[in-house]
Amino acid sequence: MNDIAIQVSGLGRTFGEMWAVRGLDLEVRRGEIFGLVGPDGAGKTTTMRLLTGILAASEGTATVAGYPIKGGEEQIKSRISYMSQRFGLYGDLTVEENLRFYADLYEVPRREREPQEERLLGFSNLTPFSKRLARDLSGGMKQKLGLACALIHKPEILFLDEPTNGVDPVSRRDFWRILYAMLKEGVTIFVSTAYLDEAERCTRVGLMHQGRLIQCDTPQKLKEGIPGLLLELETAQPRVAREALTSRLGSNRVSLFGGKLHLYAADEGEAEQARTVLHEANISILGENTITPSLEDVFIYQLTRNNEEATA
Ligand SMILES: Nc1ncnc2c1ncn2[C@@H]1O[C@H](COP(=O)(O)OP(=O)(O)OP(=O)(O)O)[C@@H](O)[C@H]1O
Repeated sequence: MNDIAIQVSGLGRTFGEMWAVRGLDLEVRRGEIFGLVGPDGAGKTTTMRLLTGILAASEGTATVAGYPIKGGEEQIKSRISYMSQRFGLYGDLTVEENLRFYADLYEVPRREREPQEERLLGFSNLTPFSKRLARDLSGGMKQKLGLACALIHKPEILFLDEPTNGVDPVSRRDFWRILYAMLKEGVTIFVSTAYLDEAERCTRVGLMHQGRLIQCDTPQKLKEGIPGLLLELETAQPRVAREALTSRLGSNRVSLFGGKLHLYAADEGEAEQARTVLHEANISILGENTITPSLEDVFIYQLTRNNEEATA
């Protein structure tokens, strides 16, 4: 067994004339938790479906758990789990019946079932609800049960497509606790998420946009990749201030976070230029801090830059 869980080379998929994913190169090591982020329609689900053997590639190659996605589908299926956005729980089965159903489906040996079921129910805080029908669970509980079902056969690699979408913060925290426990046991996790605080918890993050992977690194390195200074500015008219700064410095330099402006300046000279722009527009700066970029800052900066490059 080598150290690489997923190896992707030039992978792409078209739908009609459109490339949903194009030229994807990626490597995920065993024991990593890799996060895929990107706006709606970026190609995250298509990537998951290509890697899990649900969709055939239009170009490129990939290996998953050491087997090629073309030709190794059966070997891959027995070594992975895929929790899609529409993961199939059976509403008229109870929590424990759902788990048992997936244990049957994956042919989990009888002697392993009970301890594995108990462990997963315990992990997900679902033990008190084991007799409840799945349709009567809250959204967060349903997602945790889905995860428990996906883990029943101890997969080597777990693929999760936006698993915590719409889930309350407490259940999200539970969900991530389970993921970390699985990681400790050596499971490799490939997860797409719309929540950037979740992406922060990944060992590496890939940023997808319009079918392409535009950035891929550790959260720390991605943040260091933003050049210059990031300033947080407080003004009484944040929108007007944004307009003024955008027209002089370019749109990938300024974004609004709540009521505050985040401004990327290449150096102190440019920061001073920004202050002058606001002064000339009669906008007073009520507060200014130099801050460390969050992944959200990185995300907005890189997407805007990518859009500008595409239209240049
Ligand atoms: N079966 C399909 N037929 C036609 N177009 C498709 C199909 N599946 C995906 N697409 C298109 O491919 C592009 C990428 O979609 P994909 O679902 O992979 O994006 P995503 O990043 O997962 O977004 P979301 O989070 O909204 O699902 C989109 O433009 C989408 O409309």
